[in-house]
Order: sequence, then C-alpha cells, then structure tokens
Amino acid sequence: MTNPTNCPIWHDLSAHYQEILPLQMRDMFTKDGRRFEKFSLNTEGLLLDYSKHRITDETLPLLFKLARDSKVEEWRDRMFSGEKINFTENRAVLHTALRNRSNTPVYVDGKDVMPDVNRVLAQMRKFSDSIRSGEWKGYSGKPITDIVNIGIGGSDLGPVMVCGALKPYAQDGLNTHFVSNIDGAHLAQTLEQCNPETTLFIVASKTFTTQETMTNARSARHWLLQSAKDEAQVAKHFVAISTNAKEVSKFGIDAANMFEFWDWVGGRYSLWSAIGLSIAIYIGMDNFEDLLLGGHEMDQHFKHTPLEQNIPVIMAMLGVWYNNFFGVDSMAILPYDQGMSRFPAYLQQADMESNGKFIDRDGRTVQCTTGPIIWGEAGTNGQHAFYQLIHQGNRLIPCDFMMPLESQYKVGDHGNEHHLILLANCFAQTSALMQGKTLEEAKAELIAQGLSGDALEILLPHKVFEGNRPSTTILFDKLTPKMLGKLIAIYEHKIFVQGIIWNINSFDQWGVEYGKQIARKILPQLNDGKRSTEYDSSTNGLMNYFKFKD
Ligand SMILES: O=P(O)(O)OC[C@H]1O[C@H](O)[C@H](O)[C@@H](O)[C@@H]1O
Repeated sequence: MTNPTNCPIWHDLSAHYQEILPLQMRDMFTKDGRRFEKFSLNTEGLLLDYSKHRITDETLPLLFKLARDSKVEEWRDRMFSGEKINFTENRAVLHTALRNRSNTPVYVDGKDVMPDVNRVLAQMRKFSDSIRSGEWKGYSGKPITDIVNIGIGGSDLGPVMVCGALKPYAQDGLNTHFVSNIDGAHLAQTLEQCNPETTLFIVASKTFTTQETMTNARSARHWLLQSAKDEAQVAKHFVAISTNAKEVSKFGIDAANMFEFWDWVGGRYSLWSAIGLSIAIYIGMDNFEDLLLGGHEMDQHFKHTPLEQNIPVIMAMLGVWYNNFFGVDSMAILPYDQGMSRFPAYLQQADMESNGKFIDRDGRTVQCTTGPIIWGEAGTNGQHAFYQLIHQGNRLIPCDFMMPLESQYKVGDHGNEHHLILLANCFAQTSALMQGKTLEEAKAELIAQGLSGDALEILLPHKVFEGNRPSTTILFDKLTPKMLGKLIAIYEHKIFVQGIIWNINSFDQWGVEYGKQIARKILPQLNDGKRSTEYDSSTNGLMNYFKFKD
C-alpha cells in the first residue's frame, strides 16, 4: 500500500472515528466489567494496560486490518532478514542482530554478520573487565576512575539514558560522564570533576566526522596532554567507537583501541552496539548482555506474536489512531522512575528522527500526518509542571505511563514509603485523566466543602474535568537491565510499525543535514571581519550583531 489514506480500511477507520468521538471512556468502563481484561496483556514480564483508550471492541480489529493491509508483517520479516530497507542510504537495518542472543546467522550481502558482532562483544568484555578490575592503568600507573563518553545524538542519548536508568548496577568508585554539546561549558564542567591520570575518554561517533564530537575530543586530548606531556600516553586514555576506521586512525587513536560497528546500525538504534561501551564499563558486561537479552526477547515477541497480542504493534496502532484520526500532534512519555528521567529525551530522537518525514517511500508527499512530537518527564515532577495542560487544556495528549512495582532503593520510614506514594500518583493520574469530573460531581464536592451561592457558581466551571483523556500504562517488576532492554525494543518496533503504516523510510535522517551545511559555511565567516550580506536580513543581522557589536 503506497498511500494509506486511499485504501478502504482508512475510510472505515474514519467512519468509525465518528462513532467513537461522542463516547466517554468512563461509560465504557461502567458498561463493560471486563474492559480491563479485554484490553490488557500480561506477558514478557510486564503488564500492558491499554483499556484507558478511546476504543471499542470494533476499533482494534480495524487497526490490525490496516496493519495487515500495510504489510507490517512482511516488512518486519524483511527488516530482520537483513534486506536493505533503508533504501535512501542503501543499508540494511539490523540493530536486532546486535542483540541476537540466539546467535542464528543473519546475512547482509550474503555474509553472516554474527561472527563480527560476537568478536566486538568479546572485545568489549575484555576491555570493560580490564577497566573495572583496575588492570588498565592511566599514564601514571593509576587505575581508571572516570569514563567520559564524547558523542552526540545516537552516540550519546542511549548510553546516557541507560546508565542513568541502571545506576543501581554500577560499580562503586567508577563514574561515567557524557559530553555531547559543543558548548565548551559541557566539556569544561565535566573535566572539572576529573583527574587526567585516571580518566578514560571514549570517542563515540558512527561517522567520526561529527563537528561537535571531534571538537570536544580534540579539546579533551589537549587537556590530557597538558598533564601527560607525552603523545604516546594518549593510547592509555582514548578509545574510539566508529564505523570509520580511516578517520579514527587520522585522529591518532590506535586501531587496537577501536571498537567497530557497521553501517547497518542506525545511530539512534546503536546503544546495543559498541556505542554501549560506556554502559558495559559502568554496569559490567554481564549486565550489558542482559540488556541485549531483553531486547532480543522483545524481538522474538514482535516477530512471532500475532498482531492482536503484539505489544509494539498494539502501541503503534493506538498511536496511529490518535495521530491520524483524532488529529493529535504530540504524545507524552511519563516514566514513574527517577532513573528513567532521560527516557523521554532518548525517545525523542528514536521517534522524531525516524518518523519526522513528509516524503513517502515513493518520493511523494505523504497524505497523512506522520511522526508525533514526543515529550515528557519523570513522574511525579511532570505532575507539578505540565499535567495541568494534559488534564484541562484543550488539546488531546495521549500518555504512556510506565513504572516498576519495586524500587531499587529502600527509602523512608518503612523502606517502601516513597515508592508507594509514587505508585499511588501514577495510578491516580491515569484514573483522573480517564474519568474526569462532571459538573454534578464537582458541584457535590464543593457543596460538601461548604461552598454555596456566588462563591460556588464562580468556582464550579473551573473544577470540571472533561476526562476521556487516553493513556497506556506499562507495569513491570523491577527496572533490571533485561526489562530496560525490553522497554527500549518495544518503542523501537512501535516506531518501525508506524513508519510502515505511513509508508516512510524510518531509517534515514536527511533533515538533520541542511542546518549542518549552513553552519559549516557560517563558521569561517564569523571572524572574516566583513559585514555579512549573503543570507536573509535576519541571519545577516544576527551575524553582524555578533561581529560588530562594539
Ligand atoms: O555518531 P555520529 O556519526 O557522530 O552521529 C551523531 C548523530 O549525528 C546526527 O545528528 C544524526 O542525525 C544522528 O542520527 C546521529 O546519531
């Protein structure tokens, strides 16, 4: 199917949307005592509750038909089998091979990629063990205490997010830092916390040409050499992760200290590759492999489970339902877990760089809305910031809540006090968003509080909640490496399915290039001493303000 909006099922869904529009979820719950059982799944060690959505018994079958008509299953198999579905870059899409713990062969251009995957994993194990055990020494003979990952985008967000989420698994005395921004403040503030004798820099860049990363890496090298003095010592403090061996050696990093990955790994899908080296050092290779295992188990689920019980497919199709039929333009990711506070930022790249496209696979303008705006914050912080708009604003914002049943930290009077409050808040929010509060309910509440007359009438409309605001809730036992691997893979496959429905290539990112090109041109002009005239008057004005302010 090339243009989904032309196919009969799209029209059926549009008609069904008109039927759903006036329905209230709270009535659906009242009428159907089995709604939660019907619209939840308990599988893969997690509970997926999608009953608080604006769906009836008819909705999902229509959405699954759209998925089948769009050939989601065929495309899924093409991805897993190593076909070059990223056709604008002529590349396979095989982040699933990186976590293929069954080790079955996966072929790209007739070559099994698994031996290479396993070789780099073994290299990562050896290296991370040597750092963690203190066997690897810095130039003055001391063990490494601080790891600084220098990378940006996909070479940063995944490791940052995972290291934050899995902090309870970290080894004492080993710190990780992440430098991504070209703003010198990022590197400077990080280096203030480090000692050159005991710091290891991981330069993580798929292309090894990214301006921010290479500049930060050169400055870090300069900082190291101010103390180490001798170029030969760089090898003890710098390793590289890249697909570009030539550029790595040009930078002066020894081939022995390079961890390879391949063009069939998209940057935003690369935390499973050697890009995860900082994770492996931080939490240990066994835990890193558990993360991979979680991803692999979700791959198996995605591959083999009928669409009707398939977690990523259900989540993707609900997203399509709101995105394309209700016309929503954003969705909130709300992890009730402090460690997962960077999960929304991670998903911003994963989703928005993948599906922020207006041209379809046939080179034509897409006739429907594509990727949503992804945003969010860890609960309960978000509650005190933007939930007001989700509850009473006049936009519909579907939310994904997620939360472990058990905290990794025992805090408070009974060791569980904080976590129970967190759980109560998570459950309460999903309930309030769905139920809302009618005028009658609000009135009864105000009367019970002793209000009457004008005071009651003035306040009353402001106390009404429309409700009917959809959310998905994912509950799991504990945020282990394996569970985190599953959660990440769920979203990756969700994004994939949506890309297929919209008939776009989710695996290129040409849109990022244009701004970079102009920045390269502007950079030398900032100190050429001439008035800028070649851009629009705003850009010229900004540049000239910088150049000639005094
Ligand atoms: O890993 P690198 O080659 O340095 O790329 C880092 C990032 O660069 C660009 O912003 C791309 O759009 C991202 O997908 C990529 O993750």
